[in-house]
Amino acid sequence: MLAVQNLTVKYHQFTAVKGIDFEVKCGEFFGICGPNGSGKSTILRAINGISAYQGDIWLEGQNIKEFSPGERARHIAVLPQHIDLSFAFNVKEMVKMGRYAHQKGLLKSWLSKDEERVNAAMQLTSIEHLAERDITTLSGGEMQRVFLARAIVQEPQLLLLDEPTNHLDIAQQMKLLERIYHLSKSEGLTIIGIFHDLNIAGLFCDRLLMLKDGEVQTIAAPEDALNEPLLESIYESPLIRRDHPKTPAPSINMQRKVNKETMKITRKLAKGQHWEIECYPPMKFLGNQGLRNPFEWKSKILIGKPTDQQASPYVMLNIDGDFESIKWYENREGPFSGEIKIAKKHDDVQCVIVLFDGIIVETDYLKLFQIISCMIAKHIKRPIVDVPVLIGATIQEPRINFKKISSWLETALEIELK
Ligand SMILES: Nc1ncnc2c1ncn2[C@@H]1O[C@H](COP(=O)(O)OP(=O)(O)OP(=O)(O)O)[C@@H](O)[C@H]1O
Repeated sequence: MLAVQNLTVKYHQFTAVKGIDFEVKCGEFFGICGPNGSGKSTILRAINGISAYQGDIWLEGQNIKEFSPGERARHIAVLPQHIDLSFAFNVKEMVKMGRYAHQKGLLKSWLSKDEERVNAAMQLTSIEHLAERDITTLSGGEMQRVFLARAIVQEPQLLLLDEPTNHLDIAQQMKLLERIYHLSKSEGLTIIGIFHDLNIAGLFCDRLLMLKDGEVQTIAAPEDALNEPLLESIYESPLIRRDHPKTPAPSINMQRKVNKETMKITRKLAKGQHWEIECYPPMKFLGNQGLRNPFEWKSKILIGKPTDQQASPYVMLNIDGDFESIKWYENREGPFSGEIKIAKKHDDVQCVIVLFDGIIVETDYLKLFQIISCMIAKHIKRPIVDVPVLIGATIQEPRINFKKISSWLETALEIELK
């Protein structure tokens, strides 16, 4: 449908887009992602005929350089990133302007077909109730939807979206993109969209072009394009990729850099009954009471007999009685890099501590849960849920954090609580 060949765009001495090639199929939802200034909008401007370029851009086999402005408007519509308003129109008038390229003759007449298109686009973008409003009084999100409606009434073959979800709240983003996606699949509208939100791009786009410094890094389906090493090299920022829990799409998480100076682990004996261990940054824990509780981020571990378990800031290792005869056993069962430590007292399992060096996902916890349950079951006759289990995963600078916390826990249980 669209073929971009050896596209180069220069602004004076600066080359913003460097000889790139790509093709977009009819009805495809094609995303362009990349850092600020990587050349995304420049590519759209070239396709829309606003920026001068070298190379060739073909739309349905026709070189777009040969399009007249009217032809271009009938084939390509744009939702721009910045909307400057010099004149005040009401919303409906603004949307109607999108039909201009379709009106024929010197005295352009407004037909019922034009009215239908405008109404349908206003419905699609949920702006019917704003029809009479002066556009200068709209919020950023409302304005975005008005300009999208204007682009849709153009009935283009190709719709160019420059950050379409800019200014929109989460619900409006999803609504808008579902509608646009539907247009691409039901009516064969081809869409090229620029996205900063990689998760949104991964959810909706059929393929992604990843751009850096005006050069294509990859063009692939989201599951291949959004891979950790590539993203880290493009954005020069740590990112973690997981799978979306319910949809076959990648889910990208931003990762904060940890300042080692702010990592600390302290402990103190509180009320002579239990030990509090504080670790920063927090760890992800499973369980306050045996194997029953869900996952949570905690920075405080309480070892001993807690008094109030409701709304506790601690993750608790609920240990009763004397610790004198506790013995630690290390176990490396299962596909995990962490250690499973079993504390036994008089040959009965007293508690289980599992610490991971690194991030694990909740499904790993569940696998681990099964392994631990089996292990405990081999050693005890009472219900497994009675055995306190502390499962934690350290994040960021994992080795240091893991070793520290692991040794603190051991020391606290073996020596200090005797
Ligand atoms: N008219 C211009 N004159 C000079 N340089 C320009 C012009 N327009 C864009 N540039 C430069 O070209 C580069 C690419 O700009 P472009 O707007 O295409 O980036 P982008 O990837 O869309 O960025 P953003 O994500 O910030 O919108 C940037 O370095 C920008 O400063």
